[in-house]
Amino acid sequence: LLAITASKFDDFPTWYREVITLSEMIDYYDISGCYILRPWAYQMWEAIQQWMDKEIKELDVQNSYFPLFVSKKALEAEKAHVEGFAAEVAWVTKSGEDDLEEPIAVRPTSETIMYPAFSRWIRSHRDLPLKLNQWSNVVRWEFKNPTPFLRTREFLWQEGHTAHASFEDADKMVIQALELYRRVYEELLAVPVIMGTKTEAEKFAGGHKTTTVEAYISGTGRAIQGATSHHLGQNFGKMFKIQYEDENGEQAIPWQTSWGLTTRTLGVCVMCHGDDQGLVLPPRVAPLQAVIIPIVTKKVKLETIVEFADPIVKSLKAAGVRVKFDDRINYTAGWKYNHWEQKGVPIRLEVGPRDIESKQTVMARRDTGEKITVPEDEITSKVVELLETIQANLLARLTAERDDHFTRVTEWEDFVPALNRNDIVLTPFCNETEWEEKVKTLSRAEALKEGEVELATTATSVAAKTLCIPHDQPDLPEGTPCFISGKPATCWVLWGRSY
Ligand SMILES: O=C1CCCN[C@@H]1CCCn1cnc2cc(F)c(Cl)cc2c1=O
Ligand SMILES: [Mg+2]
Repeated sequence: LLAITASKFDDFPTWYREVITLSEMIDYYDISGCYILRPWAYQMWEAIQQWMDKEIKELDVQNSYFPLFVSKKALEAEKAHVEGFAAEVAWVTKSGEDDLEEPIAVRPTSETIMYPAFSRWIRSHRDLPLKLNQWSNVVRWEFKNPTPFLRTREFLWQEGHTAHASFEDADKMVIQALELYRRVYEELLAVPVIMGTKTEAEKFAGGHKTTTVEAYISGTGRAIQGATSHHLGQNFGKMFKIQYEDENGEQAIPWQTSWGLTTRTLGVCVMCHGDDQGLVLPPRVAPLQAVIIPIVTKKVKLETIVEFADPIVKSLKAAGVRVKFDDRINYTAGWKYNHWEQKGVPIRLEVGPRDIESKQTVMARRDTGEKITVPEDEITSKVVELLETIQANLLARLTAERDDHFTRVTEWEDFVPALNRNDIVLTPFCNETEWEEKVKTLSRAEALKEGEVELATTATSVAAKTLCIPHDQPDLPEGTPCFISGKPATCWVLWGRSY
């Protein structure tokens, strides 16, 4: 496969698969749900990691590393914690030909691995706050259709786990982590997100409160959870007997948080910004930000172009730009244009005979396709400026697209039509779980009746579910009726078809 054959808005699943392979982000693997993260993808993950790692250290969170394996006893310390997840736990049962005494689980998340240690380490209020983070992989043997980055049986993530002396301190940590996630999406990936709190039905059952950043995927009109930050209350403290002597000499249980962001970020970035030529990378996470393509003709040899381009490459590198001069002689300029467009490189600099003569280059922007001619001595400053312009333009473009598909609905009959327009929908809501379930069933039934199909390939339902209760709440006049139950609404809640 050399070119992208599917159109993003015509056959999204095929388009996504072609884009992530032709851009050399992903290669396939002989175990279902597992994929190879090639350098082009891994370098994007490293950019996210490096940015986040600096930020969490500024929040006085320390990195550590806990074992990959968890004993059955520890994993099942609290039946409630595992039930519902049991089917996705991967177990090691043998070494060589011999059975292990006890089966050992591969971590699906690290609460049951970390918190017995927390219980040993936290004895006094002086041991608080304890704030740890771990960069690692986790394994969850999901059975729904696997999709690279979005739903994989192994993925990379960071998981933050903290313990505090008060509910409020934990709550502050939850919001600090959520704010970091918003910034990863908006400042690095140029993807706007909505911060909110999950409803009781959608939250992490082991916790007190789950907060989330929700992204909108323009190509499919679906929403996706970008990352999550939980206030765990004292639930895990009780579960793992984590207690300490407080300042009054009393025994107390700490208030905990946990928060995670995964390689799903890369999939969201691809889906949101990609187009029918391939990836469109935000400069802040692009492994290459500029590529220089020589146009060799009979009149002008490659050496002459190298002579002209060398100082430009040096100057761009000195300015901190990730740049490459593609001097391969076995590919035409046209082939290279297509290749680097598929890989989403933000800026292409063309250097041909005319450019040598006029001491200039032609810059092509990947986000708009626009071309500008720049004199040799302005190239570096123009590239640096243009990268910022592209980053801002990508965020602005997606924000406009998301806002175009963000509607408020106060009457039930307007709800499914809005979903069918690929909108995410904000409604006044009584926030009672039974009514949340009812909206799920009714919206699915109505959509199917109107001929909406549930794509078997991506196993995505046409039912609407709550995405979050946005922290940014519009005014809700006293007595406003819930759009489905007619009861007094207690909040505005955001609904959408999601991954
Ligand atoms: O979402 C996060 C952020 C980072 C740290 N963890 C929390 C909660 C994770 C929920 N969750 C998610 N998936 C799980 C899968 C499992 F197999 C088992 Cl045993 C447990 C869980 C589970 O608790
Ligand atoms: Mg899961």
